[in-house]
Amino acid sequence: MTQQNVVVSDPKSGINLTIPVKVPVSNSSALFTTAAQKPPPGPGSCITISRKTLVEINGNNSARINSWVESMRASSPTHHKSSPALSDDLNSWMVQHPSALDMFEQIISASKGKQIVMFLDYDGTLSPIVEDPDQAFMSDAMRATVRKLARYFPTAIVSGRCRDKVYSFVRLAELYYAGSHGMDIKGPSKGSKYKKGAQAVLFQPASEFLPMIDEVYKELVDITKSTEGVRVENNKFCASVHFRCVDEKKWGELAQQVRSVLKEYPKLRLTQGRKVLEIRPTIKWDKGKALEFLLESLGYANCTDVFPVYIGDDRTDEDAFKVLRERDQGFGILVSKTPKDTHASYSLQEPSEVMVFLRRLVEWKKLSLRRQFRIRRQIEEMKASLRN
Ligand SMILES: O=P(O)(O)OC[C@H]1O[C@H](O[C@H]2O[C@H](CO)[C@@H](O)[C@H](O)[C@H]2O)[C@H](O)[C@@H](O)[C@@H]1O
Repeated sequence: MTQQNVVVSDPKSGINLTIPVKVPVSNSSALFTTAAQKPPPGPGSCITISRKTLVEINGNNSARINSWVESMRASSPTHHKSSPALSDDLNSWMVQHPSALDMFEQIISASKGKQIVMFLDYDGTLSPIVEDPDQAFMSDAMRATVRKLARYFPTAIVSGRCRDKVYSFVRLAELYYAGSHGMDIKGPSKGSKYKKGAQAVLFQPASEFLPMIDEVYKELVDITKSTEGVRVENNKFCASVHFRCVDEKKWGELAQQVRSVLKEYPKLRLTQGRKVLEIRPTIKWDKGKALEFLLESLGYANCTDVFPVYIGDDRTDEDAFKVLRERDQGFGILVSKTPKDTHASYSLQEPSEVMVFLRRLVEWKKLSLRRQFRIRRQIEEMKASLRN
């Protein structure tokens, strides 16, 4: 057991009471199953939940909710004004995860003789994070860049969103799409020069969960309707509960609501993204598995001459970064302005830097193709002059 301070807020008086309670030390980090998960807080940390919620939950459950809230906080760092200590942290993190722009030449030379395959997360990578998930549009400039990228490299969008939704934002039919955290994969519907003539790729490893997710989505909408600012999104094979616009004082209450639904569904699990709780099937499938599946579909299953590059900003992208580390192939790039635990090798600060990086890749490829073409022509000319 450990002692935890719980702040009970009385909605009528607005008074907060701090109550020390004994709670079991739970292995609650397992609730959030991505790689970069931090352990639950130690004794003495505080959370705020309403009196009603406190009465409803038992000791074990309260420890669990505490750790959910702490995890929600950990995934939503407050951006303080820069201080010398913070910039020291950032500098030492940047030594471990240098900017992919600064390391461009090294990256290119590591890919020499190999086929680069591009994997791009959507939210926070191709489009900036905004309050309303329905308004997370990518710019025309970004779309044009991704279109050019796909002319030179097989390119996939790997997103937590449902595939149709992310397609409606990206609108490029020549790409591969892996929606619902990789649980809904579809090949290009037009114009890809990769895997010509191959059967269309369509892979949905969690299809049996479709009715369950639909049911849970409806329950989540219903149970959270009294909590201001919550947004529940149906991502087909998973559901997202957004708390970006929920007052932090209500996070405990929201965690309790989500928990009360989830506990009735042992076949579902919870992961976490940027100010979002994600409910998904317990199957062993994630963005990392989707990456491997796509490499296989492209014919690079056991190849050493492939160089996958995965760019993402979220905890759920860590599964893919980890796969690349384990395969010792290509590398991951984390999009982040702040230091984070990550399996990625390099970093970029924001989507605008992602665009610059992608453009440089396109320019480099164009130049190297032109160079190859010139050399081939010179060889042909030399051969012809020798014959004459
Ligand atoms: O894998 P991704 O493509 O990064 O998708 C992850 C989640 O992205 C979306 O939520 C995030 O972006 C929203 C719009 O900027 C933002 O409001 C929210 O706070 C972020 O978590 C999307 O709405 C979710 O369904 C995805 O799971």
